[in-house]
Amino acid sequence: MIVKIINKSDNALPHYETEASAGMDLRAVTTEAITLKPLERTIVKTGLFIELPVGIEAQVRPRSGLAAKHGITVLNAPGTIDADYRGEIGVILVNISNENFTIENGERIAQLVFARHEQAQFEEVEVLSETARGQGGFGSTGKN
Ligand SMILES: O=c1ccn([C@H]2C[C@H](O)[C@@H](COP(=O)(O)OP(=O)(O)OP(=O)(O)O)O2)c(=O)[nH]1
Repeated sequence: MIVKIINKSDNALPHYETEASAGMDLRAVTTEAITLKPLERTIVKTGLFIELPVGIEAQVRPRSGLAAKHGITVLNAPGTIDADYRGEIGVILVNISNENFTIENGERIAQLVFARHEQAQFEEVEVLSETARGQGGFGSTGKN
């Protein structure tokens, strides 16, 4: 799949680190280091602008290392990049640790995963089909 991209950052284009990686790392673009206090959030720029084929979305997902080691995650994970979006990709990072965390320019902050999606048309009805689950949800099948 070809995705058009404008790269206004000083970083190389995002790329897959290994042969079968699902995600490409996104790097922060910032003139000065950003320090996130506990529970603080910010939108980090990437300098990247993409044009996705219709029917493809890009998901902005956390990096597990940042989450596990520092409590840094993508607040709206997975962030959705729509195929008709032409703005800069931003990453909403939040610090859910008890310590400050500093993001340097060029640091890998999140990853981008491309996915196919459907658009649905609603068919409004009065009754839905019966199933074994019925209206059970939110833990209705037990704890374990
Ligand atoms: O993590 C994200 C999420 C979204 N976007 C951009 C691309 C996306 O196509 C657009 C709108 O995102 P979304 O639909 O999630 O935002 P909204 O809050 O519903 O805003 P809008 O009213 O602009 O749709 O913002 C990002 O750059 N990063």
